[in-house]
Amino acid sequence: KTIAVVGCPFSGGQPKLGVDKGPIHLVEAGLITRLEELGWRVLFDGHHQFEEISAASDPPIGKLQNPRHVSRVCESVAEVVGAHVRNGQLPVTLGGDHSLAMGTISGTLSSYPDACVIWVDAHADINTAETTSSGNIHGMPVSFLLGLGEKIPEYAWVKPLLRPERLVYIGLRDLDAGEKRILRENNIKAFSMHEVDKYGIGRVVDMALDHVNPNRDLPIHLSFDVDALDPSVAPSTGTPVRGGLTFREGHYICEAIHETGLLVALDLMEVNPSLADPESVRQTVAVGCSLVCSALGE
Ligand SMILES: N[C@@]1(C(=O)O)CN(C[C@@H]2CCCCN2)C[C@@H]1CCC[B-](O)(O)O
Ligand SMILES: [Mn+2]
Ligand SMILES: [Mn+2]
Ligand SMILES: [Mn+2]
Repeated sequence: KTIAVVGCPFSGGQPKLGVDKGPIHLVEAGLITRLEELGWRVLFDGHHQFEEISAASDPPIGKLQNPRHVSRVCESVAEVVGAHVRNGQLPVTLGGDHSLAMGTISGTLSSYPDACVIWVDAHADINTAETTSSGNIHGMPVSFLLGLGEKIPEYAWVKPLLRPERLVYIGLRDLDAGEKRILRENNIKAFSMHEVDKYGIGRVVDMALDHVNPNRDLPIHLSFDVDALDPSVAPSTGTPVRGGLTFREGHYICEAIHETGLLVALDLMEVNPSLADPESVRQTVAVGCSLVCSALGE
């Protein structure tokens, strides 16, 4: 099978500079060669160039920051990912901030409407325009995918194709009050770090799959935010939170998902190579590459 690496140098979903350089660092660390060594055919048509729009022409909508830029970029990512999926390829999207998942998961669901989403993250990224306090859209993609909250004209292209019962979280440990309420109200399954400690990562992944993919017959979209890992493992990321997944727990999730044979799309998000010393950046990039390779059979 063929992998399509989609480099998305984009940072508009959050305020810290540098996360747009994540893709180039991951590719330059040798990701593509490693994937080829696993036996994959790898397509990489270069990092996507997203046309900038000036801040002046993209004023906040309510609290939302860079709303038009984020929308346009995510819409084009949805088209790119959707096309790769339709061509029978496995899109591996390299971020870039996690707002991009609005595009990647829209792309996957457009071709695999029954796909389930495994969201590995310290955060739920499910704020609506009403519940967000930061206005950073990387904290909101899931709410758009579920069709929650007030409709925003600029985001009319995001169809509510994701169903709550097809979404499961692993690694949560930093949620806003509004997000906790949204998870409860929508009966969304979440395995926080408390459950990881309580049951162990093996049981957690089994239970997560039992919830969203009980017969192991649905395509899987894995959206992995490196801040799900403990900051000691992946320090160079925009919103680090103590008490995260170990190196092995992160890799176990990816290995177990590979073992299902059901992975159809993967996101590796929020590597920001400008937020730590060179050794910590190298470490974060290396972990990101390693996670991608584990999800693809390493
Ligand atoms: N919920 C958040 C939002 O901004 O909406 C608030 N949070 C930061 C905040 C710092 C102070 C203590 C409470 N948490 C980041 C998160 C978005 C993370 C996006 B991701 O893609 O990195 O997961
Ligand atoms: Mn995230
Ligand atoms: Mn996060
Ligand atoms: Mn993050």
